[in-house]
Amino acid sequence: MQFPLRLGTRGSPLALTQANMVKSALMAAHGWADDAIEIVPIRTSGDRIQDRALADVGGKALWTKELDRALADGEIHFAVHSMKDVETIRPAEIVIAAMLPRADVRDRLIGAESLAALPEGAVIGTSSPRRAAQVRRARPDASVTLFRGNVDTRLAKLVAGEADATLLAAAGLSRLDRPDVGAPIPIETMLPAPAQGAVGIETLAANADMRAALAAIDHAPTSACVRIERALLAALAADCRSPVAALAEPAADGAYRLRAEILTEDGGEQSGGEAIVHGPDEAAALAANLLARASPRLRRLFGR
Ligand SMILES: NCc1[nH]cc(CCC(=O)O)c1CC(=O)O
Repeated sequence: MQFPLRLGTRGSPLALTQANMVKSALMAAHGWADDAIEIVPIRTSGDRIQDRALADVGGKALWTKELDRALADGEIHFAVHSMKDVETIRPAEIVIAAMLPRADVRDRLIGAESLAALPEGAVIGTSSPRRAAQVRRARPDASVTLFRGNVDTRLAKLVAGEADATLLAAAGLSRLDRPDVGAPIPIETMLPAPAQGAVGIETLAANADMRAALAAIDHAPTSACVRIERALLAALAADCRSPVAALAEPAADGAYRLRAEILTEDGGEQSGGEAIVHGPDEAAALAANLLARASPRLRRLFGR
């Protein structure tokens, strides 16, 4: 391998923190010195476009497009992503080579103790169709306003009074040294986004040396669970506009408990369920089950 290895990442504070976590893990696993890995921040379309919901302008690809190109061009050797932001269908030449141990998967509510404690008619700032739908389902009186930007930007908007409350992933808050901001929402109340809390590393399928170096830091249970959640997304043929929540967790005898939920954007209709699965191939059955029990309007949202 040619050192220094170039690690591509977005430039947001959370992305840089996660990039440094990956760098430290690789240094520890391989006994590499600090100068073995060079962090290369790359501005993505997702960082540039701040005034619209990504779902309306190109979806999750906007978080990875520039990093994918840098990988293909050999400008970087590997890329670090929040797995939640990585599209379900990836270019054939790119592989997810490793994931770090997953953090707290829950969302945190900032601005109230719980969804039930929100004032009547509360305004919630979020740009996530899943969070918007789940909040509207729990609190039909609430309304949702668009909140984009990095974690600090969103917290500042809340302080500025643009909304009564917002929702952020516990994982991001704790990685940014703000683990106590807001209150965690129980998984039973608000199932998280597929892959929430997981950091993944991609490289070129053709780069065998890099794949082997990254495999050394792969956290197998996290990889297994996130791949199951992503398989469910693929089976739903969901895009980032479709409200989907999913969580796989290790269960007894090497199996996994997969919980999932789909909703209409207004939260009016929902279909949820769970299954014990042994790998990504079995996630499609739960997707089919959710769709089979969904209302016609909800099925249509998923193109069925
Ligand atoms: N879409 C932005 C994004 N992507 C990953 C995280 C948090 C970290 C994670 O889930 O791993 C966040 C912010 C948030 O949802 O609060």
